[in-house]
Amino acid sequence: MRIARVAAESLRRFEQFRLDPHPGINILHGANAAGKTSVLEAIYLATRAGSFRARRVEELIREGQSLARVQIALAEDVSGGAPATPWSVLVQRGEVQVRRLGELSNRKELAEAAPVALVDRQLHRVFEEGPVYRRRYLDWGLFYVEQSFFSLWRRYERALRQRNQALRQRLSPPQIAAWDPELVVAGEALQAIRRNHLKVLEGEVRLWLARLLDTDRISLQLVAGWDESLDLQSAISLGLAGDRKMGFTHAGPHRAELRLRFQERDARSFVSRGQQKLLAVAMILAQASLVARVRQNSPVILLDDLEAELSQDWQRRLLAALADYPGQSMVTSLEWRVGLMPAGNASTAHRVFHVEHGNLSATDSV
Ligand SMILES: Nc1ncnc2c1ncn2[C@@H]1O[C@H](COP(=O)(O)OP(=O)(O)OP(=O)(O)O)[C@@H](O)[C@H]1O
Repeated sequence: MRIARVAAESLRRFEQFRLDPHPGINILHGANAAGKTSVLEAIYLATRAGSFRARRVEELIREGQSLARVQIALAEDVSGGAPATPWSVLVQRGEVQVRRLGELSNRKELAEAAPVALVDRQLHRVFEEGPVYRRRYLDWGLFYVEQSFFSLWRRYERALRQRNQALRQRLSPPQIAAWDPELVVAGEALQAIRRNHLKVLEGEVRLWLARLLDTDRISLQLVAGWDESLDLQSAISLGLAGDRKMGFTHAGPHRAELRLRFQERDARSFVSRGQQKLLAVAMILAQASLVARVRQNSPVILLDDLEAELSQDWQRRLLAALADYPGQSMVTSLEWRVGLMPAGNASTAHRVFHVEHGNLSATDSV
């Protein structure tokens, strides 16, 4: 997928802006508080119908206005194909409305048409905080590469919600166990597709990491959310007393963990901030490359704050990796230097935009 155009109105500090991005790398540079991250937020809003930094999506509406709107034209990877499809997302009165070709649509259809992967300033969470961030990372790719994932996940979540409700209402054991078959079928299937995906993903992460950090010593291991010497039904049955006491279901893929080991050590405590950033980029590019291969639709990479935590040498490595990636990327930069872009290669064609006081202008193109 390629973003052919973005137009936003009343978003953060922008009255309006229009962006005609390059199919390769796009640099959005400007001073502090110029509005660079807000441009990424606009693209994120237009493709995910949400925000990655606002707690409430209404925070995106420009002060003094009642609505914010982003229009985006999505084209095929290779230009010259079908005409771009217009989508729009409107934020108004606490609601988010998605439209495709002017007709009402929804978040899921938008997400399917517009795969976008984000490396934001909170990337350390994937390494340092709870398993939910790592599961989210894993499942993002599964949503695109494994057709059954979304419906399985919906089935599983529904059964889990019902079972937890039965536990909280202190219903009898048979009434609680009535949800087990559905939970077990969907839960075992989810675990199996996560495991299969991870096998391929791990190899792909190693390839990207070798380019970015000159090492492929990383392992990604899926730890099931239950005692793996048991099948899920046995684990759930054995855990019933504890579940009744606590009022929720302990065993299942909703408790799975993705264990990351870098150079044979726990990535949580043995990775520098700069390494974390390149590791996160390798992990994202790996997922995006697999999605691109399976769907013939390359995700767009959004990367906030090129310079943070990275020396110029490592910034160059990051840009060289983005140049190798077949899809489009949008990168914000506080202190852009032309010399950072890998030179002399057609694939490093890029466009530079300057963001200043809520204005956006194209400054350069290669
Ligand atoms: N809803 C809003 N209405 C008007 N202005 C807003 C709104 N939300 C944020 N701003 C302003 O937008 C600016 C922040 O923009 P943004 O975070 O995109 O900048 P940035 O270029 O990424 O900055 P930095 O490099 O410092 O992180 C701030 O000046 C902030 O006051």
